[in-house]
Amino acid sequence: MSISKALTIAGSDSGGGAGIQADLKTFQELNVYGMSAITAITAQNTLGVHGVFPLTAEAVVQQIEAIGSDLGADAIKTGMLFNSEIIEAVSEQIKIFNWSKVIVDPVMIAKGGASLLQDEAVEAVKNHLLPLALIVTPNIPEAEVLTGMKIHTLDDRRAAAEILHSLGVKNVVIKGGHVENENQLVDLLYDGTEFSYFSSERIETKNTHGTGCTFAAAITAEMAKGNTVYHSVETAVSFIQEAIKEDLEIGQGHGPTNHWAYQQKKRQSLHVE
Ligand SMILES: Nc1ncnc2c1ncn2[C@@H]1O[C@H](COP(=O)(O)OP(=O)(O)O)[C@@H](O)[C@H]1O
Ligand SMILES: Cc1ncc(COP(=O)(O)OP(=O)(O)O)c(N)n1
Repeated sequence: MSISKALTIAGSDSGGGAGIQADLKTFQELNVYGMSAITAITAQNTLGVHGVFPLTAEAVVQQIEAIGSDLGADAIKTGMLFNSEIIEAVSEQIKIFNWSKVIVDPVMIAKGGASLLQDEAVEAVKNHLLPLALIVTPNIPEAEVLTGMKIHTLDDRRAAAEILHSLGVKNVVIKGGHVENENQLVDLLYDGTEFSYFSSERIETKNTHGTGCTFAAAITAEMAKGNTVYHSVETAVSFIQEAIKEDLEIGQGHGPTNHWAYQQKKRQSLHVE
């Protein structure tokens, strides 16, 4: 049996809704063997981030080396990387292991407002990491920071995607969840030649903790299985829609998405047939 393997290089979310916890749950739900290299420990719950404790770059490198030198990985996801030392070290490891299916989720600010990427590290993302990325998945605020432009319209998003592509990343997904006052959310994919649009109904819920992490992890899992970029994004959109639709009402604040909802729905539809 061929086993697809995915590695997440990201922070730990003690609350389980985002970070490597969301990634590993998503990999598992999509039948991909998940591995992790932790970049930072965060003390989090549904009320927010209460503490951030970055690991040393050496600690991150040794975790990656342990995986790359033995298990290997078919696809890599980067999430919270926190500072430029870690970003540069991770970029070096990606080159050493010649990993090509690299999905970068440029995590900057947690939904509750806590900083997960130092301001000085944005240039390191652009100069070291994006040139190695197959796909980058910013939300609109993250795309604004990476491009230096404001994004209000779909034309702005297309322009931002072209700028990000010019930084070396082969495929750009600009997610649409932060668009205000619209019932239809559009995730845009740009492959350097054409734009594709994935439209979803906005789901009214406060429980959207970890949506971006889960979305990028689903793309990573699908890429690890050998699917195309387009199919991987298409599946990730379906995965996150079910995860939000069946959200988990736990904790006193913004609850997490439901990482088993997608497969549960598929099993139920098979049972009906
Ligand atoms: N309320 C919502 N209803 C339906 N889909 C949503 C909602 N919020 C976000 N999404 C989807 O979740 C994914 C993450 O988008 P977004 O929230 O923009 O990124 P992030 O979680 O990184 O801030 C996208 O596919 C987006 O369309
Ligand atoms: C360790 C860690 N990584 C990433 C995040 C971001 O999660 P969230 O704040 O819910 O934002 P999106 O995943 O929706 O972009 C985090 N909080 N912790």
